[in-house]
Amino acid sequence: MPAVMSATTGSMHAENVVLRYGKQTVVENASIRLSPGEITALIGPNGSGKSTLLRSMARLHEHSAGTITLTGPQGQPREISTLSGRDFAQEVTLFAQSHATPEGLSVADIVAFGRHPHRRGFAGLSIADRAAIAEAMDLTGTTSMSRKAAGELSGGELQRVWLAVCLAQQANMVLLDEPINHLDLRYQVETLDLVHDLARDSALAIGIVLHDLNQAAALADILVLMKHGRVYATGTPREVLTAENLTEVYEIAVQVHNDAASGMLRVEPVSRHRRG
Ligand SMILES: Nc1ncnc2c1ncn2[C@@H]1O[C@H](COP(=O)(O)OP(=O)(O)OP(=O)(O)O)[C@@H](O)[C@H]1O
Repeated sequence: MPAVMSATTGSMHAENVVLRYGKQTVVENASIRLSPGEITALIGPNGSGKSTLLRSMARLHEHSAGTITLTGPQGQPREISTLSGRDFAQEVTLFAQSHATPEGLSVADIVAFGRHPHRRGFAGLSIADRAAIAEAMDLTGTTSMSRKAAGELSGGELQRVWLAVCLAQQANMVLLDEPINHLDLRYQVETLDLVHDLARDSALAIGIVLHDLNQAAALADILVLMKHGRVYATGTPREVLTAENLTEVYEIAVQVHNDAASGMLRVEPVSRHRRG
């Protein structure tokens, strides 16, 4: 079992959340629950509010209405805005899409950022910090680049480094915004396998934004399908990924079938140019 497992696990519940940019409401009355050991994937068209909702759960976008609470194993639900920054960062980590690249810093130094919520003052890295960093780098395939400067890395390599920062944080809840964008085939599969293991072996609660519906179907326990800032459907992949739901939400003809060989659900948009 990976050491990224935390001592306790908890859940997060966003209920009837409203999110705005200025006067424009972009998420309306959205509810989503992240539970230990479970993968919840947010899916939906561009601009439907997935990232904004995920960012609100990471406290990077303030909710105008509704509640977002964290609940420990035996604890009472606590509104996330009432937690100290340090306590929150020990519970929740976010992998986001855009980062400024700290060009001159080494990969090992960057991954060490993930230990910030666990460190006191200017003390050096503890044995536990070093172990968490080493494991996060091992899990993300970044160990061999630990001495390289961030400015020397490709987009996909850098993306894996940011994922390592999240894992080094050893939070109970992992929020991932399109973590496999820019990754090659091998690292797409390895990253999704890692997400699966974090939920199953370490009982972490995972919220992940994915665009590929087949990957979402294969990975997630629960899908949250969004349309125009509202949750259109929530449930298991089989409940949510129906041709009817997808045609309505994506506004394109979609077929859904069971792949006989793998037993997996397969979603196929119907192209106007499909050749017979
Ligand atoms: N910084 C911003 N300022 C104003 N409006 C924004 C901002 N960021 C996003 N929006 C708007 O909020 C809405 C939701 O955007 P969001 O990025 O959450 O959608 P998404 O479902 O994650 O989209 P995508 O799949 O394209 O990443 C969109 O209408 C978008 O134009």
